[in-house]
Amino acid sequence: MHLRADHSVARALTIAGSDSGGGAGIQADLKTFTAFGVFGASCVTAVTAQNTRGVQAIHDVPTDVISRQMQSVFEDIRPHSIKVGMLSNVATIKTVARELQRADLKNVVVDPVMVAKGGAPLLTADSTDALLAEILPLAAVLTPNVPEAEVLCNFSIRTIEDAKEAAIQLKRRGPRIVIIKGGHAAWGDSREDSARDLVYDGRAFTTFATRRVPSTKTHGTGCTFSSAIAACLALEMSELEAIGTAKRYVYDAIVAAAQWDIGAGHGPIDHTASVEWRRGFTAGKDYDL
Ligand SMILES: Nc1ncnc2c1ncn2[C@@H]1O[C@H](COP(=O)(O)OP(=O)(O)OP(=O)(O)O)[C@@H](O)[C@H]1O
Ligand SMILES: Cc1ncc(COP(=O)(O)O)c(N)n1
Repeated sequence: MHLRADHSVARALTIAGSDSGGGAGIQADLKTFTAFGVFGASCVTAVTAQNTRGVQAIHDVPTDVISRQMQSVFEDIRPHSIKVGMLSNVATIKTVARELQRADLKNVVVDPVMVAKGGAPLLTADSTDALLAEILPLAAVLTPNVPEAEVLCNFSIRTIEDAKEAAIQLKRRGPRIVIIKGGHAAWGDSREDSARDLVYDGRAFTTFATRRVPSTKTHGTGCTFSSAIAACLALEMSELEAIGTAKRYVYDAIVAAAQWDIGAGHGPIDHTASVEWRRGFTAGKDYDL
């Protein structure tokens, strides 16, 4: 376990859906926290029957049970950071927002999960307004992929300029930092073989890229990225250090997964990849990790 400056153990909470296949959701988040030496607690918002081939069933956890899980963790475990993933529907969004407001924590990383890699919806179509109005103002870091940013902003993102405009619009909704993830597209990047994420802090655009790994074993990359950022914030890293470190960890976990063979569909990434601490980033620059 890693300690904070005051010698306390770093603690993080994930509020997300359970993935029975073990690659995404709560399972990916807890594995990621452990890889970073951070103690992980959880609040399950939905139970999915899922594997690498797709989502077979979803059971939404009743909102009073979601509230109670969050209260139980806040009362006793007192996390230093929170990752928010699958929220399923408007009632769950409102419940999670209410409990987060009460807890008043500053390190909340929001991954606005909408659709699983296989195409199954993980959020009802009428939830966008509630997500924008209730969850975004509570986020320190917001991590949409390109399709999610398109839904939240209601325009299509084809170039880096479109992505910058989306980041500016989403930042106005309240997050300290907006990251438009480039896992889904090579938008505006001169290197087609790179996966570049755009980071906006309200003043400057910073980008973080790695080589794009030509792999189908990328189930849970978004969950892992956001929980790695939450882990780094619990460890008192700056936001840019957290993002750079998380980005490199996801890349290493995708590369490591090439060695294994789990499931017949979109395989999971390897959370046992080692963590390398990345420091010394300056806002406004482009980084190749
Ligand atoms: N093939 C790849 N090679 C390298 N990096 C990748 C690849 N795919 C995704 N990434 C990186 O993984 C992180 C998560 O991005 P991605 O766009 O896949 O999120 P996501 O779509 O929300 O994930 P998920 O499908 O798990 O919800 C980003 O930092 C992205 O750049
Ligand atoms: C419970 C849960 N949360 C999030 C995702 C998104 O991950 P992916 O897009 O890789 O399927 C998922 N599939 N399941």
